[in-house]
Amino acid sequence: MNSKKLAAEKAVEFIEDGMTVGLGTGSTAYWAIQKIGERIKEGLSIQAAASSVGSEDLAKQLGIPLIPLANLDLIDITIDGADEVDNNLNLIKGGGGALLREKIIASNSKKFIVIIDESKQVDQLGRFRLSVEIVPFASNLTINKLRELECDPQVRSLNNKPYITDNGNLIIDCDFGKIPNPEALNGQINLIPGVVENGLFIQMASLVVVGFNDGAVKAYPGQSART
Ligand SMILES: O=C(CO)[C@H](O)[C@H](O)COP(=O)(O)O
Repeated sequence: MNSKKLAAEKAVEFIEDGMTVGLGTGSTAYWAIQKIGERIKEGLSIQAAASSVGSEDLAKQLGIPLIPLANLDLIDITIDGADEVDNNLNLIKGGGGALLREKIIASNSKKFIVIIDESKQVDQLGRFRLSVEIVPFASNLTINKLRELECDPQVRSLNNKPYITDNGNLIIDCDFGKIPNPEALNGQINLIPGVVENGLFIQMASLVVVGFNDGAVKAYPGQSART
């Protein structure tokens, strides 16, 4: 049973004609984009905003109409994956390196639906390294500041070169261990000059849809639920 696909397809049921839809990034969001493509072929009329070049390319292949990002106003629904979801529905995202665009799109969405398989559920965030996007200028200085937070910062690499985000920045993966106060840590990290954004998504989820290996799907409403 593909639990990522189950969660993704459940979330796509919330999309209605005329909506502006934020497209997430990653292997779970992939299934949501595929399903949206199917629904477009069946007559669904929406416009979409992609959170990465990869998701934009996939949407184009599937015939999903894309709205130019500069024209974006309010988004009706965004559907995206996560690396971890805790009991308060706070998230760690950024495993795919798209956290900045994902956070901009999610925070401007009336409804932000998070889709995960059961392995992503944790009691407390911190099993997964936290991604921090930083500007390349004097990157060592910014990394030193992150190190002062005692998180063993590592520059993400791809093919033996630093990984560069869609925004031309670096990703630093930070191991904080268990994160007892994600809200405070989010503030501390984002106050460092040179940091663009980090992968903590605090009380942003309207709904978390979890797919289970036995075929079950459960949905948990978040505190930011507006509908
Ligand atoms: O935040 C993300 C990309 O920046 C992804 O949503 C997150 O990494 C989960 O990915 P996947 O669905 O492939 O496990």
